[in-house]
Amino acid sequence: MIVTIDGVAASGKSSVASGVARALNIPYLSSGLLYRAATWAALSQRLPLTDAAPLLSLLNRWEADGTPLTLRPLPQGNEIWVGEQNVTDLLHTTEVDAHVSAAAQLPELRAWVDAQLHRISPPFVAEGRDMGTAVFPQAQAKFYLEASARVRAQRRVQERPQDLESVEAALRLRDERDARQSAPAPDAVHIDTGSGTLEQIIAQVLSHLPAPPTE
Ligand SMILES: Nc1ncnc2c1ncn2[C@@H]1O[C@H](COP(=O)(O)OP(=O)(O)O)[C@@H](O)[C@H]1O
Ligand SMILES: Nc1ccn([C@@H]2O[C@H](COP(=O)(O)OP(=O)(O)O)[C@@H](O)[C@H]2O)c(=O)n1
Repeated sequence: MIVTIDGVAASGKSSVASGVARALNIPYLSSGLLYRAATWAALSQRLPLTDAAPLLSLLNRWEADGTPLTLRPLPQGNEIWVGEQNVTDLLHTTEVDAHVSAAAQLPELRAWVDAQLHRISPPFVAEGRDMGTAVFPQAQAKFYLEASARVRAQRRVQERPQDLESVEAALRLRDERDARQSAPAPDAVHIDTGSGTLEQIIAQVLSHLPAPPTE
C-alpha cells in the first residue's frame, strides 16, 4: 500500500505522515529532504542551481565513489546520509529554504529524486508536493494538506524563532515558486490542518484508510 500526503510548506506534511506511518507500522518517505539535500550539496560545493549538470555529476560521483547521498526512512524520522555522514541537521536552514525551490525546478534533479523514491518498496507513506500526482499516481490513498500562510508561519516560528511577518512572506514566496509541482491530485482528500490539533488531523487521515489487518 502507498499513501501520499502532499501540501505546501509547513502545512503539516512531515508530522502527519510520521503519525500516520507510525499508526500503520510502516515507514514514511520525506521527498522534501532529498530536494533539501541536493540543494545543500550544491551550495556546499558552490555549484550553480540554474544548471542541473554540475549537481547531477556531483551526486553521481558520490555514488560511484561509494559515498552516495541516500534517504534513510527510519522509524524515528527520515535521515539523509552522504556515505557515513549524517547530514540531516544541515538541511532545515534559511539558506536551504531560500535556494531549494530553484533546485526543484530542474527537471533532471526531479528525475533523480523520483528515482531515489522509486527504489523503495511499499508499503509506505510518501510526503511532499507531487507524491500523489507525478511520483506515485497509483497510490491507494491520497491526501492534500492545507493551512493559511499565517497559521503555517506561526508554526515555523515555533520551530525557528524569527520575525513572523518575514517568515510568512518567505512561505508565500516559496509557495509561488513551488506552484508548478504543488497541484493536488484530483483524487486527493483535502484537509485543512488549521482546523484541528496534529493528533486530530492524523486521526482524520487514518479514518479514510482501511483498518490494518487484525493480528
Ligand atoms: N494540525 C497541527 N496543529 C498544530 N501544529 C501542527 C499541526 N500540524 C503540524 N504542526 C506543527 O507545525 C510544524 C510544521 O509541520 P511539518 O510537519 O514540519 O510541516 P511540513 O512538513 O508540511 O513542512 C511542526 O512543528 C508541527 O509539529
Ligand atoms: N515532492 C517535493 C518535495 C519538495 N519539493 C521542493 O523541496 C522544498 C522543500 O520541501 P520540504 O517538504 O522539505 O519543505 P517544507 O514544506 O517542509 O518546508 C519545497 O519547497 C520544494 O521546492 C518539491 O519540489 N517536490
